[in-house]
Amino acid sequence: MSQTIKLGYKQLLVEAEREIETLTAAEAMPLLGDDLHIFIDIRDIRELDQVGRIPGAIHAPRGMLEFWVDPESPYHREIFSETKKFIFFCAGGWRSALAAQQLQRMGLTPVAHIEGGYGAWLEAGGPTEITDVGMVKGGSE
Ligand SMILES: O=S(=O)([O-])[S-]
Repeated sequence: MSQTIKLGYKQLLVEAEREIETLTAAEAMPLLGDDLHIFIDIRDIRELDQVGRIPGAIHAPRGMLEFWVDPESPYHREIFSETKKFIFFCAGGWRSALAAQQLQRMGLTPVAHIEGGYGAWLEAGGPTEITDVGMVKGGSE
């Protein structure tokens, strides 16, 4: 017997996109390195190692986000208490849309995500780097 999924990923994404701010890679690019913005890379660490990262982006794995954001969580990370705009991205823009929506619901503000994610960033000619695990400042390693 198969499962009956009542709320599919497409609907989840439509609803998320309605609620959150979406930036194109080109719109996000000038914000990189700006003191008022933090880029948060929510991909799995293996993805970063395989295809590179955005320099200066903080790595925060999708599975830990809610716990890193909530100051009452034992896993809270100070970076998420900063009064900056949090710009989330993943590989293709799906995980980041759902994550940004969820974190916005929790009260994190302002948040945005990059449409098309790291793939769109690469296509737009955004700066990238390949580094060893452990090189990301303030991230999960
Ligand atoms: O990174 S993703 O958009 O493929 S979930």
